Amino acid sequence: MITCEGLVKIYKTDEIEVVALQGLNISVAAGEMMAIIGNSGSGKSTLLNILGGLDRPSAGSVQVGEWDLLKITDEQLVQYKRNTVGFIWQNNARNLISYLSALENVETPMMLSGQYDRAYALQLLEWVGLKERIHNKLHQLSGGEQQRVAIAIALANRPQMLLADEPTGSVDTKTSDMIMDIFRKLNRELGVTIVIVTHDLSLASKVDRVIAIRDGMTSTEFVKRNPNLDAAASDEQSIQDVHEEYVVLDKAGRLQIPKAYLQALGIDTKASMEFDGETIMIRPPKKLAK
Ligand SMILES: Nc1ncnc2c1ncn2[C@@H]1O[C@H](COP(=O)(O)OP(=O)(O)OP(=O)(O)O)[C@@H](O)[C@H]1O
Repeated sequence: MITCEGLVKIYKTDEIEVVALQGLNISVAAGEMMAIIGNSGSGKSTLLNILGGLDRPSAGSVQVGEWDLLKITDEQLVQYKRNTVGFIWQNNARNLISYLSALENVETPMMLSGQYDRAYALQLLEWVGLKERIHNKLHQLSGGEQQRVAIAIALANRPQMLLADEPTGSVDTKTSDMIMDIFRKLNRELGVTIVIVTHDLSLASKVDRVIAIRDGMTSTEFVKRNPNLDAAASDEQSIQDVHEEYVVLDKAGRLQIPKAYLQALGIDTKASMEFDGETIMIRPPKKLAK
């Protein structure tokens, strides 16, 4: 569904250039539900905005379904945003129209794309657990309920892919669990591919795979050991208990070594590497005798 290779995004302002993505590789299969984690400023939102067609990549390749997002025309991009992808933001004011009811909010994107379908709008609101609240105006709903309306809106035009930027960032744990359960249900029953950006590691146990981004590049990948188990990790469990951790290599065989490892070994710009037939060992450079 998604393939990014050597993806680069440079933001240019008058004085400075910021390289937000510096050759990122990522691939997401159709029907997958996965998360992208990373510290603030690591490039998560930049990646999501590119995948959502809200921002253009600077270089590299990014393919979503049949679309090449580097070559796509402005007209095609409108189609893409309308039909292929649904977007959910942390700040749901970006998704919602406050003076309309929940139902009218879901029907609006349908009308704009000429695919009006009231039965489906009602079905979506039922799926997100708001059957009894369809005629309530947005201000009559809680933050968590509004976020669930936002999910129904994002699905209104039957997209193949749902992108969610910190979807549980401003709700409590109970609502956060409920939102993740809704995502899982939609993923299983509608087959929608779901990509969630978060810095909340506790969401990791609820997805099949987690990709960690560091400094605009893919660094580590965590794959769930038992894909059928959605139980939240207990407080004592870390992401490593639920998932198998892998370091990601790009096509040229480059990998990112965590800064903490390098600091612990005092490795700076060079390291010595040995291969004994089974293991690759990376050590601080040998001190040359004077
Ligand atoms: N429009 C912009 N103009 C200039 N620089 C930008 C712009 N948008 C993002 N950046 C920079 O690009 C880098 C990556 O930002 P991005 O928002 O993608 O990170 P993030 O991982 O989503 O962070 P957060 O978790 O804080 O939202 C940061 O250094 C940021 O300052």
